[in-house]
Parts: sequence; structure tokens; C-alpha cells
Amino acid sequence: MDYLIKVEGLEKRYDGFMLSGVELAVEPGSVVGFVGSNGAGKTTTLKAILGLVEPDAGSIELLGEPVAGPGARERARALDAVKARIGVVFDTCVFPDTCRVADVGLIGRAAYPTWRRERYEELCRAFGLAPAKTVKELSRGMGMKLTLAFALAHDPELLVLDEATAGLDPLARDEVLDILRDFMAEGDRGILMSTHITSDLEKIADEVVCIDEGRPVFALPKDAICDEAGVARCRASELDAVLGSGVLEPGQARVLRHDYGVDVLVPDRFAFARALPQVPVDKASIEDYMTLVLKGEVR
Ligand SMILES: Nc1ncnc2c1ncn2[C@@H]1O[C@H](COP(=O)(O)OP(=O)(O)OP(=O)(O)O)[C@@H](O)[C@H]1O
Repeated sequence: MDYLIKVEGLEKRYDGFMLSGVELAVEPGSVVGFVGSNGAGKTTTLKAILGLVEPDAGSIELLGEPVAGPGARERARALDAVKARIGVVFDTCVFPDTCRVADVGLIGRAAYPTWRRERYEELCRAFGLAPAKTVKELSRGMGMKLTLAFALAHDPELLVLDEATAGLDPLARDEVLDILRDFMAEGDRGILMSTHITSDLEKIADEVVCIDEGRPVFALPKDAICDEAGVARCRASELDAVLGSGVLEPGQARVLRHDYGVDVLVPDRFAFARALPQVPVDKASIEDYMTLVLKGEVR
């Protein structure tokens, strides 16, 4: 299988919002981070991928099955064929308040032929989830951990996570990232994760896909952002020289002015440093990159 997920030309119209031209691919062995401002359309895209929202146009392949085809019956058949091979975590705990942690294990056993009881118990122990606790007694973060344990214990090939680390403290997020790394260590698995916590993606993602107001903005290997790109910190008086230096493509540069100077997004910080050694250039974080691309003036 070339792709665990392949989305092309996805469109979905709501009153006052349109998802348009969204493209996304998750290859076996890769973790794709999905980012964008509030209301950009990330959850809508994930729901379309999982067959929870019917797209108006575009194609979606999930584990090789076409899940956005024209007929509802074909879609349902395709989804049935793959759903046991996918683990899903949305940003809320989906189990009823009165359900105990141990009961969630019974639900898993009934729902998935591939359910691994020992794996579920091991994850619950690692997450500090006592079997007798009810969902009502869990904090938001603990509820997320329970949902994650449920998503992982049936041995999926693909994880789709929507804000799965929201509500977790930094230590718990690191624990979850370790578990996701363990998940990726076995075979040709993949993860698609939407998040606002871009520092998590710096630790685990291979690719970063960004959308804004329903439209694609960039899709890049993480290293192109975090290793190659940079933010040049120049004085306002240096800006014209920086833009005219030949290192930045005219009409493609992104510039953000501050009281104390001007930030310029630089795709290749090494080439920039060679051409303009007098201008300091820092490594870009995913957040820097997004801020400059989404809010920067185009020059
Ligand atoms: N069922 C629906 N009916 C009408 N509008 C909807 C529906 N679901 C989502 N929307 C709208 O679609 C837009 C995109 O929402 P979506 O939840 O996909 O964004 P998001 O990128 O996940 O945002 P956030 O980061 O805030 O969770 C929003 O304007 C939202 O109000």
C-alpha cells in the first residue's frame, strides 16, 4: 500500500465556511501533523476521512479503500472494511460517565476482533488509570489517556488523532508521545494528528500540513521547517537589502514587522547566512513558520 491516507481535492461546504482543495497524504512509516488556526477545517477534514462527514467533492482513500465515493452504500462498505484497522482519538472522552476503566476494556473486546487485553491493561497502568475508576471520576487529561489506550489496544495500523494531547500536562504529553513512538516502531504504521501544540509535532512528526480558512497553505517535511528554514531578525532599514539579496524569491517572502525590527521567513537559513552574514537568523519553529506564512506581509 502506497498510502494509509490519501486525500485529493477535498471540498465540504457549510453555511459560512468552505473546505476547498484540501490535499493530504500519510505514507506507511510516517507521522503527519495537521495544523491551522481555530476554525481552519481540520476536524471537518478528519471527519471526512473517517466517513463521519460526507464530502461535496474530492477523493479519499483510507487504507486503500475509497471512502468518499458517490454511493452511500459503497462508502459504508469501504469504511466497514477498514474501521477495525484504525484507532481514533477526538478531543473528548467518548465513554459514558458511569463506565469504569475496566468496562472500557470489555467494550474493546466486543468491538474489535484484534483486541489485546494485556496491551489495554498495560497502557492503563502506564497512564495511571485504575480499573475501578469511572469516567466521571477522571480528569479531562485522564479521559484523553483512556481514549488513547482504547484506540491503541486493538493493534491499529493507523491512528487519527484530533487534539489528542489537549488537556494533558507537559509530562503526560511526553508520555503520550513516547507511546506514539513505540506505536510507530512496529511495521508500516502511520499517524495523522491535528494539534495546536506544534512543539509536539517538532518531537514526532515527519511532515506538516497546514490549512487556513478551509484552504491548503503548505505541506512540508518537518525538517524543511525546523532544520532548513529560519527567521531573519533584521532592522527596518535592512529590509530592502534583505529582500533584494537574491536569496528570497520575490513575491514569496513573508515579512512581519515589530516595534523592535522586522522578521523575515527564510527557506534556507544556511544560504541566507552566507549571503547576509551581518543579519542574525534563528532556526524556525513550526509556530514561527505558521505565524509568518499566515500573518506575514507578502513581499
Ligand atoms: N456540522 C457543521 N455545521 C455547520 N458548520 C460546521 C459544522 N462543523 C463545522 N462547521 C464549521 O466549519 C468550520 C471549520 O470547523 P472545524 O471544526 O473543522 O475547524 P478546526 O480547524 O478543527 O478548528 P479548531 O482548531 O478550533 O478545532 C467552522 O467555521 C465551523 O463552525
